[in-house]
Amino acid sequence: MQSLGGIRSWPATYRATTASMTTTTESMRKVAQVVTVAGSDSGAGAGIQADIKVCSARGVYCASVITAVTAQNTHGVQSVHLLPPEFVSEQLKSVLSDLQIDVVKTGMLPSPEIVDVLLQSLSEYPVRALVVDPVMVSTSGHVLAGSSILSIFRERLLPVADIITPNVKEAAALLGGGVRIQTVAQMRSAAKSLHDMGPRFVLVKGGDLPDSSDSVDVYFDGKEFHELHSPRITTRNTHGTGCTLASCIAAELAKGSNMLSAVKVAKRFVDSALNYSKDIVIGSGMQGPFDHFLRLKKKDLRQSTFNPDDLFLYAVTDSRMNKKWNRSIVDAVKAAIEGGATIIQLREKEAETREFLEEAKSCVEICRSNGVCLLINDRVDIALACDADGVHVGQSDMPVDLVRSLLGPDKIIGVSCKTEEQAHQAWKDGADYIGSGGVFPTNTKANNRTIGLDGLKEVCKASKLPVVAIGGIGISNAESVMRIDEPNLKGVAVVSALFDQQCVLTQAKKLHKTLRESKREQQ
Ligand SMILES: Cc1ncc(COP(=O)(O)OP(=O)(O)O)c(N)n1
Ligand SMILES: Cc1nc(C(=O)O)sc1CCOP(=O)(O)O
Ligand SMILES: [Mg+2]
Repeated sequence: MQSLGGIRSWPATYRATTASMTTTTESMRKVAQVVTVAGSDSGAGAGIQADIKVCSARGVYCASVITAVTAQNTHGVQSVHLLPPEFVSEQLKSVLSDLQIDVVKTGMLPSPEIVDVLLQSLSEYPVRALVVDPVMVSTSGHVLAGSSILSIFRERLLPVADIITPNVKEAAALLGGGVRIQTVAQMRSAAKSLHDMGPRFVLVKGGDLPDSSDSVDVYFDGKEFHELHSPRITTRNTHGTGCTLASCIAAELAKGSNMLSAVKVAKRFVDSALNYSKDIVIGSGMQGPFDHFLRLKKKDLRQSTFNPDDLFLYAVTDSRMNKKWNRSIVDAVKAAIEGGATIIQLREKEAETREFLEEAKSCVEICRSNGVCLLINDRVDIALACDADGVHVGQSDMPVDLVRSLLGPDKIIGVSCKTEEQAHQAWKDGADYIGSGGVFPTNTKANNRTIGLDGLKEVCKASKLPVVAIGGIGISNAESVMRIDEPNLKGVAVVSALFDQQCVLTQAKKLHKTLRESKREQQ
């Protein structure tokens, strides 16, 4: 198998197959395809069932090779039946000899013999990437793959994996020798040692770490570490998070993402699904499943795509600043995302429509591949034409109810509010969030009325919607904004603090750190 940048190039077998298909026409489309090699979960929260849901939610076709059938529900695993290795081999052959599989994702591999047939199949039918989720124990504590599996994992599976995604317990088991992983520093060291066993990338998941307010995962590419933070979500509905993360990585790789983007998108996907599903009730046990399609909460379908936590670090672009610092909008957006921006708004007051549309399309692509929403300021036409995630409007722009009727139920709409009345109206009109300011004086927007921290507090208290603060906010005063301690104040929106700066990446990182620290202090 040959390496090409992020993941491998198309195997010769795929090219040969498509070339020989008698029905191939110019208009036929290649569909990104994953096969999951895992166990069936009768409760459908994890395993094969979760994998198929994730891939479908991410627009990727998912075939399935079943290694074991579990009798399982929200209380735990009642029974496990292993499939004979020969039959797993038959399934692998059926799928890999026919479908044009891009990525193989593994979950429960319950016996060394099953790992052996998988490795045999991979050598006969090479694929672009192998994602290994080294499942060993279920959420409820049931052993799904015992210690007999460890030597074949270490010696034969890990060396051919593109990425492995162990949690801290699985990482410790793979490393052996009584290794304990209880801190982020120990996760880093474990990621490095696991990388030495052969996989090209390692993601050690820290969801089970004791005493941390954030959920921190450590990603290692052999040279650099990345710490991926997300807020810890309190819910019983966490069954299947590991399968979901690994399958989402596989789906993004199948679509052509590089590994780091795939991992970031997958982490955000899991966070959004957990957050959205935190109060749904399925089953009577303590390991509830979550909703991969963000659709089961019927009460308000419209809010399904919007995660209010995305307002945490809201980057608003400015054409004058980009010109001044001689950078394109696209470069500005890339740097902001890399530095930790959790949502982007293109506020290009002076741009020509045609040029703006082209830039907006490029930004949509970048944001989508990073799992970050992109909104357009004022211009509903541009948002529609580039299929942005939504629009931000002010009190003198197009009214929110009209924007909603034009954009439809799934897009995100933000509206600027300086008063309690405006906040009530925003809710009635169908907005998703409120931008409230100017919290401090600003040079970015002419003649802007400053409402101060007290004004912001009033709007937050009056609003049923999540709020993002805006106006004159930067590293030096962001903490004072978050300290007003209103539960629906989700973050800060900034223009000059990121974009009227020499290095957008550095400023975004610093501001993200400041916001994280102030959030931690409040918890
Ligand atoms: C997040 C956010 N909040 C407020 C605004 C201001 O919008 P508006 O009042 O329409 O002013 P302009 O940005 O159009 O000058 C915003 N853009 N973003
Ligand atoms: C676009 C905008 N809207 C505001 C409002 O009060 O609604 S203040 C503002 C400008 C924010 O820029 P900076 O972060 O550079 O101060
Ligand atoms: Mg406006």
